[in-house]
Amino acid sequence: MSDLSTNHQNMSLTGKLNSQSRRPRLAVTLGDPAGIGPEVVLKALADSQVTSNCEITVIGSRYLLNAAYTQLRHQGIEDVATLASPETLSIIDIELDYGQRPQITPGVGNAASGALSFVYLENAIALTQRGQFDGIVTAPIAKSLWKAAGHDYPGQTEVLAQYSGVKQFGMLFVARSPHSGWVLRTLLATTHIPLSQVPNTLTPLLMGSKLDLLIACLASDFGIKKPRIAISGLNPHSGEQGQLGCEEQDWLIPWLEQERQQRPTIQLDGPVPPDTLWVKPGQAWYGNHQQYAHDAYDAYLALYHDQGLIPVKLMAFDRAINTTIGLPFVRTSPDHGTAFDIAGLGIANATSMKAAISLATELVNQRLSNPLAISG
Ligand SMILES: NC(=O)C1=CN([C@@H]2O[C@H](COP(=O)(O)OP(=O)(O)OC[C@H]3O[C@@H](n4cnc5c(N)ncnc54)[C@H](O)[C@@H]3O)[C@@H](O)[C@H]2O)C=CC1
Ligand SMILES: NCC(=O)COP(=O)(O)O
Repeated sequence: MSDLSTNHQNMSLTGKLNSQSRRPRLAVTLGDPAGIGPEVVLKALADSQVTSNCEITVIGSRYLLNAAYTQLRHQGIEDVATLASPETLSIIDIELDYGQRPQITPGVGNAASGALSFVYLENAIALTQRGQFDGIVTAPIAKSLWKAAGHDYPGQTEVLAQYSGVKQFGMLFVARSPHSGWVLRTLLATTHIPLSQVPNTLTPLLMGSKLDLLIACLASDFGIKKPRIAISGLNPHSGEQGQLGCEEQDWLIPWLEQERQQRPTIQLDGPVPPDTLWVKPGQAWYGNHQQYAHDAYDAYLALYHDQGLIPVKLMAFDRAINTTIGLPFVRTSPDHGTAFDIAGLGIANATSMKAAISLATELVNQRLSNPLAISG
């Protein structure tokens, strides 16, 4: 089980202290420049607690960062402790030509902003593959605007995996409770597919591959060698013996039984009815009793996007981190999206972006100190 401490805010998520001689080098992409990416990046990079343990290079457009900075200053954010000045930042400038500039307006995402966000990610991946960075922290992009720009990917995760030549990868959300210090880890078995496709996409093969990734990641990245993992059911009441859905009886229960036999040191509980699955994590997140954390699991395997992300965002929208597991390098991201509705207003909360940079720093340190433990 993860340990607890009263100093929750400053605790590491991996449970390790930095003992490296060099600082992790991170690429931070701007995401969709019409969204809140530039704002949360400038806010996160103003926080010395976030930046002092790593070397950050922003992958974006200097012109757009300057424009965001000026606009946010006009919104009343004048404190240098709240907003980093682009002049102080290391930036790999994906220059805009003059024709592109008027097309990028805060709050108005379009094919042009979508195209830029794709180029930022591509550059971050290429430079990381060339050894310039140890990890990538991505600001949010809009999937529909990637499509409008001609890039047909479900999200950044799939681009990272494809460009890395990785077939087995997973979307893991990590958050430490500011109330109790307990750490919620939720892996999604399926991600950006229509709900109607979920039952046929879920197979024992897919679940086995996600479980492999999760177990490897818990050991190498979080130091949990004998984890307790809860696996969700698909149907109400996990099917109620087949009365409310057949997937549990047909293959989920037999698959889990087989996994238990093959992995005797790992506690695999499930399929837990999807509604009650989140009661104990809720208690561990909000409660201050040690028993709550002991009753909760080290990780949760949710079967589809909203089954996992509704509880994650209810508990931890301001601070959860999306991390891609199975890549040859570290990748983290805030849990929120482009928030076009508030872009440029100066009210975006950068806590999740700060947490994403801090976790990337910890994960790189972990891998630098134990390179053989890297999964993927
Ligand atoms: N990692 C990524 O790249 C992600 C991208 N998205 C993309 O973002 C776009 C918008 O998605 P939505 O579902 O509307 O989710 P969203 O997270 O962008 O916004 C949902 C609500 O939360 C608010 N919000 C989000 N982040 C906030 C912050 N940091 N501070 C204060 N308020 C915040 C927004 O104003 C909005 O009211 C979509 O195109 C989606 O594909 C969504 C989630 C993650
Ligand atoms: N809902 C999570 C999400 O949209 C993350 O997508 P991405 O990191 O793959 O771009």
